[in-house]
Amino acid sequence: MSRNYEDDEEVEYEEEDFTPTIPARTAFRRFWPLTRGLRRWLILVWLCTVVAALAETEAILVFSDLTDNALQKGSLAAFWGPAVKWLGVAVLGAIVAYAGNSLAAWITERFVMRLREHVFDHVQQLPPHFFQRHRQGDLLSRLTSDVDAIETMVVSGLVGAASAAFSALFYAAAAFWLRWDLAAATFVLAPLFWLAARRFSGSIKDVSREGRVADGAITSVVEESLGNIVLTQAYDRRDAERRRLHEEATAWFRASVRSTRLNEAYEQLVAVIETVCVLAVIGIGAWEISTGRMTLGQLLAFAAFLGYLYPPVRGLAQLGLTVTAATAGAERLIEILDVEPSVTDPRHGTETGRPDGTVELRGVTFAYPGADTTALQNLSFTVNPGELVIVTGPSGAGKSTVSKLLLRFYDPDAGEVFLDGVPLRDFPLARLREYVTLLPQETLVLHDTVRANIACGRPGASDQAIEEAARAADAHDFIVRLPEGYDTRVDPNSARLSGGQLQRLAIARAILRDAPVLVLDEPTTGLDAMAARRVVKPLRRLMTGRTTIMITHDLNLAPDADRILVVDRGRIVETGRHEELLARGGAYARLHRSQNSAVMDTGELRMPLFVEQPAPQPVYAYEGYESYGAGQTPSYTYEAYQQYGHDGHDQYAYAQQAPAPVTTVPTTLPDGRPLFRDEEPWPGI
Ligand SMILES: Nc1ncnc2c1ncn2[C@@H]1O[C@H](COP(=O)(O)OP(=O)(O)OP(=O)(O)O)[C@@H](O)[C@H]1O
Repeated sequence: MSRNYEDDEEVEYEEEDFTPTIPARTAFRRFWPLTRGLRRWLILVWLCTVVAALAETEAILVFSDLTDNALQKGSLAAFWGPAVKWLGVAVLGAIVAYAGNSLAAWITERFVMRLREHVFDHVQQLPPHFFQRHRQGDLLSRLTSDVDAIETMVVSGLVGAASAAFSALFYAAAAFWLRWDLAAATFVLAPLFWLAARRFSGSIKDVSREGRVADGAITSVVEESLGNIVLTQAYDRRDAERRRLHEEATAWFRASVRSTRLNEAYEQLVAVIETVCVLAVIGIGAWEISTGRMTLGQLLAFAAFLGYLYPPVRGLAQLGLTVTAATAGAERLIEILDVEPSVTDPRHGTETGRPDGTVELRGVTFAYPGADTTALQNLSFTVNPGELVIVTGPSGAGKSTVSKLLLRFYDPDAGEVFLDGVPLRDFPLARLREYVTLLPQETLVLHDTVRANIACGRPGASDQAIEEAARAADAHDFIVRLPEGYDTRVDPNSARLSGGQLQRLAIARAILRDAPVLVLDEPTTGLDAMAARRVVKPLRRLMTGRTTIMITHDLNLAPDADRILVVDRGRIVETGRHEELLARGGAYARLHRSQNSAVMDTGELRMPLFVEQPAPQPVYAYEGYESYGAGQTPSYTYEAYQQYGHDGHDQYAYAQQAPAPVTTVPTTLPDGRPLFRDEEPWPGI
């Protein structure tokens, strides 16, 4: 997750969240390359800044001239010349400042766009476990507000620093030219600004970091809570969710108030320092005027210079603080940018043309990054073109991991995965994912029209091809019944489509993609029996003529499979055809039997589905006694079933009922195995 920074740039790692603490210089250098192509415009902005500063300097000098020649002497004739000059300079300054600021905004927004796309592009290549380990809300906040922070550091910071530095330089030069002694007195006090900024910078960076983390946490809580709204409402978790938000919001509140307090304290301190400087100048000026070495016009012009000089000097110091605060955002982005994608495109990818679809795993061992145990252990199997192989086994056995390796979300730690004899890592990634299509467990829907959702299988597909794919997936009929047919918009939380319909959309997408190899991850999980049955036919159509690896607990399609691989703890423990494996009476047979007797395969919830059918409820019943006397117990029960006779009167049929059965909790399954036990998840292996 981290990266080596140069020795002179000390990088500390915070214990809590491992976000590296990075000096502003390093962060700046890291993002500076993204200004490529914008730099010449930056130079133009600087030039504008220089001209604008020069114009302002000239204006102040004209002001001094006006004071001494027009105001003090009361001469209107001496007014016109300098006035026209001042106006000219002001108009020039305004035009240049407008051009410079507009250009600066253009550069800034370009940079932000570029940076956001760069980070987004990087994030999209990251492996699945990255997203499991990072909260989505936090990632969102990094991609939005933290990106803006970098802009403050790299572009605005740079333009602002240059502009402030040039302005300060010109005003300082003009001040020295006017009265070097007064200027020197002023500059003696200038380091006070720098000291003040330095005093505050550490605290401001800390508080900015806290603010950014809290910002990410708030977005996460809101995002998670809205994503889980059904759970929140069904279990009345509103208070708990509110508390969660309150906790994060309190952290944000504290950071934000502290940040304002620090900035405000800094501002006020600087205002006091400025007053000290102005008083020093006025004091020296009064003494100089009293000795006749200075005119009032000169003093006023000098004071005006100070008015102009302080903002850029203060701006420079303030900029230091802004950049420091922005570094906190940079750290959070750099943390993401330093995460390497788990797989990369080969330098010289192999171009094989459309493969036949022979898939081979040879001695594959794999552990998820950071995991203690291996998910797959020396796994080997081959699937020939057009074959259907089912991979089954208990939960956590490593089945989905196989699919992740087949799509090359990860590379194996040992061994190799081949497609038509070529290692997957030799295929360009885009090509590989064109050849191997995944139908994942959760149906993935784009926030777009039904047509676009199918077409994303093959961008540019004709409407006719899309419709054919939808027909083959048995989706056409329900699509045309939607309000706007193929142009109906759907989204991931769409209530418009049922689980089975969404799955058929996904099948249509896969049919359109027309890849030689298919990986189906639990294609019927989450669907009820009817919906599952409805996707079987389209699934069969999809699988025809393609190498299919189906990962599933549902063994209804097992008799169709050319081979079944039973996986447990990352190893293949049984392999063969359905009948062979059933006849062998091993792990698969047990799995199959447990499924057919509707027993969960985890062993933890081995509850039989057979339950005693309750007797039909009588409308009313009364107990009858052979003889009616005190202390006697009923010997049988009459139940009266209400029937309606032809004449409209109730008729009652009486039946003698056997004594109520004694209810006992079963301790064994129908096949004699114990119902409750302490054991490994699945007994078959
Ligand atoms: N991102 C991850 N990081 C670390 N370990 C993981 C990760 N994903 C899965 N595992 C572990 O790898 C093992 C295999 O997981 P996998 O998802 O392949 O199982 P599975 O057989 O598909 O299970 P299920 O049938 O429940 O989907 C499990 O022990 C799981 O805990």
